[in-house]
Amino acid sequence: MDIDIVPDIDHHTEDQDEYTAPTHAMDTPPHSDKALGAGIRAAAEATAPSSKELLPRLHLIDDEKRFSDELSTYISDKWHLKNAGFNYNLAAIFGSQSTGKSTLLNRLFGTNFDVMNETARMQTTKGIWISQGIDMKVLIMDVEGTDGRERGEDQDFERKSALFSVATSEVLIVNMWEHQVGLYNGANMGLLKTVFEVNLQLFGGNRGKEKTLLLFVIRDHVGSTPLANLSSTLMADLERIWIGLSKPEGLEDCKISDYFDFMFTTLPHKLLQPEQFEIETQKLRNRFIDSKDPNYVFQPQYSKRVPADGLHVYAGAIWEKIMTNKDLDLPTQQELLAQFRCEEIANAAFVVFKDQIKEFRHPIEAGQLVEDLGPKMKQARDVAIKSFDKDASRYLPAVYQRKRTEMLTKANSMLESYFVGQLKNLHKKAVSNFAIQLQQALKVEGTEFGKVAAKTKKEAVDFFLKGAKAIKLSETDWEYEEELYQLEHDLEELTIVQREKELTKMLTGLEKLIKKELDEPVKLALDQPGPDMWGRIMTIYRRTSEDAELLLKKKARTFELTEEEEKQLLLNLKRQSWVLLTMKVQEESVDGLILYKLLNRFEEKFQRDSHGLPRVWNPTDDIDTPFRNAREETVELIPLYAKISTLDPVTDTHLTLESSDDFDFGQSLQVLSETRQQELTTQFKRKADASYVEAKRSIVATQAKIPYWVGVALIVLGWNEFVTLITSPLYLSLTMMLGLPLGALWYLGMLDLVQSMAWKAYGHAVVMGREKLRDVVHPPEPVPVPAIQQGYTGSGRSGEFEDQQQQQQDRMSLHHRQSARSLSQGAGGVPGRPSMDEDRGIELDAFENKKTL
Ligand SMILES: Nc1nc2c(ncn2[C@@H]2O[C@H](COP(=O)(O)OP(=O)(O)OP(=O)(O)O)[C@@H](O)[C@H]2O)c(=O)[nH]1
Repeated sequence: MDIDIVPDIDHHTEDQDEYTAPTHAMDTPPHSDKALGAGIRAAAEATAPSSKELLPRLHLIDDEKRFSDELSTYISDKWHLKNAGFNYNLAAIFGSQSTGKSTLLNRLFGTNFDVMNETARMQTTKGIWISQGIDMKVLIMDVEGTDGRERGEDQDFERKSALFSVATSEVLIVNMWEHQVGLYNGANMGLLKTVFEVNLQLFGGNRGKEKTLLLFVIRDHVGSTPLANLSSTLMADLERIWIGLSKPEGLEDCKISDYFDFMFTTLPHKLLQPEQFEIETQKLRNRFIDSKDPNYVFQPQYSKRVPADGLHVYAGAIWEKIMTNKDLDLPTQQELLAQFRCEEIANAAFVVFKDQIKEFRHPIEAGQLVEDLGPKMKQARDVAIKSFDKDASRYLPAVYQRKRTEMLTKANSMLESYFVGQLKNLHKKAVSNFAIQLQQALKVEGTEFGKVAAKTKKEAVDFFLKGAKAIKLSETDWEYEEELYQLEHDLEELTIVQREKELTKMLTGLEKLIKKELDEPVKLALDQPGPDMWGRIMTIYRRTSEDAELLLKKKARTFELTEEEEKQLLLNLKRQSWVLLTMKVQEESVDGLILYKLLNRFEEKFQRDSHGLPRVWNPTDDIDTPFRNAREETVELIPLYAKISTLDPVTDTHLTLESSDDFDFGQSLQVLSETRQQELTTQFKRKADASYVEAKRSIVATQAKIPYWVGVALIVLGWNEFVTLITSPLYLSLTMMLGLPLGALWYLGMLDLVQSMAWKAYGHAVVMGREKLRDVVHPPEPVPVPAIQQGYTGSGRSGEFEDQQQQQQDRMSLHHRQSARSLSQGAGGVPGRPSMDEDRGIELDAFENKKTL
């Protein structure tokens, strides 16, 4: 935003009233032009208020800084502004003591503020007075002069009263002598700086919305320096102090023009140029009363929008706020000096300090632990404080101590980020140490989890605590308890996760053990069916399960499980053992295997005698009865296999387990369904019948043997031929050539093989001969008939028919194997173990082949 000074200055430059007045005064001094002087005085007296009219004025803030409670009464009763609403204005004057402020106000507004007796040069205005301008709705505050002899170094009131004037007035007249322009303290720049600063802090939120006009009135202007130069000097000073302000957060970039507009004017010397003085004051007065005046000061943008009847509350609240503000309590120059120097010394010390600590930043941000961070931080801080102490301790002790504390706090807060970063890295390192050490400890056989976890956790916490204590500096309120709590929590969670893993590992091991313990005995029991079969299996299960429970209890102690957790684990283990048992039973009960077991049992009964030796059936033997007995006995075993009986003969109790959502104990007892039992019975009977037929055939084969007498007859009748054979070298050699290989084949048991090969060769030769013969007798048909049809049409080609028969048998055998396999899978065969079923199928085939042979 542009500073209003620019148009004002421009305007003033052109306005000869402003700039030519002193020049005119010097060109034509008033005392030399008596006629003009008299005329001017007359005009001034005509417009100036009568000194006899004493306007009521109020001591708004007394010299003890008490706010008057009569403002409301004055507004309504004395000044009759109660119903004025916003239709009134408020101005104040500010400046050094005895610079003619009251004189000026009385001239401008017809007020009757006290004016100093010219011979006394004593302070006249104490505190703040307020009065109404004559015949105008303007309230004017006459403020105690600054830099007063009476208050000495106590600048408290002047700061507060100046701030009060800035905050409440629409127009603040800054009164000064011309020779004060360009001086820092003389022109009240130090004071203005403080006022601006605190004004920003307290009321900076109204940026751009509410402005105050600062009207600089330069007194005793002799004219040697033009107003334009004076105003530039003042503006430059103001801009400079504005830049140097410590601005509140969010207002760092605010400009002076966001809060103030500026106007500059001069007044001639009152005593040396009385007429000119009167004329100029009247002109100045016009700016306050005539809204048409181009320099009219009460522009709407300066209004504080406080209705007249609420002014006492508003002004009272502002004064209250100012009084409670600590930033204004800056009493002496000594303090200011101390503050300034201490600040400088602290800043210089901080440059070195920052340089020393910046090396920690990178490693900490990268997650590394900085070695000896605590001592290093302490050393950097001590160096900075020592350097500050050396130079700053010479200044006002209170300020020095306060600044020292501030510096320490600032240094600590900068170091705190490293403290926090190092804590985080310590936390991470402690967690990773814990994880690695626990893993390594658990690799050792027989490690007790609970003990190892507690020990490792303690080590991790100790590591963290040692590191945290080492970086906690004295004279700080840094804490690591929160991080420690978080670390303990993280370690606890890690322990739980690791314990779960170890428990699962332990349980998997136990399951393997149980499976190993159950597999062989259960298989054996199932291979030897009988009424006590399930009893034996239950006893095996109970013992295995009890052993596993004992083992689990022993292991559970090392995990420091709660009673409830241990109970749940035992229950799960019992169930798991049962599931493993039923799986084994199901595995052994797939179609092929169960049939194999039944046939084994049947063979034992039917094909072996009471001594367990294989039976050779004689024609006189009764085959039917043993066959019937064996078959019935075996068929009775099928219902036995069908359902698990839970009676344990040792304890004479039925085993039972509690069912749950994913475990049905009753259902788990069922091994074979009704349908499967019937299918098994049919399959078994078919196989048993085949065995029976085989037995019958073996008797016929025995009966078909050559009788002994045929041998005797052969010897008797062939004796001559035998003698001829051995006596003739030709015959003998021929006999030996044929006889010896035949003897060898007989000895090696390969005679049958050679015989069957010979027969096959013979058969092929016959077939080929017949085909050749047929080709000769009947030439080939033009359209060939498929071989398979030829086979079924019964063309008499016995070789092909035999081949087709063989193929048919192969297909049936394959189909049988496939259906056996699919049934075994359908009946709950163990998934993922088809190879075993296939093995069993092959075994069964082998068994079948053996029977056929
Ligand atoms: N040289 C000079 N003296 C003036 C002028 N105006 C007033 N005085 C004299 O300066 C003296 C102080 O005048 P005041 O009006 O009491 O000054 P003030 O600034 O109100 O004084 P305090 O209220 O005590 O701060 C009086 O003797 C006035 O006559 C002026 O324009 N030039």
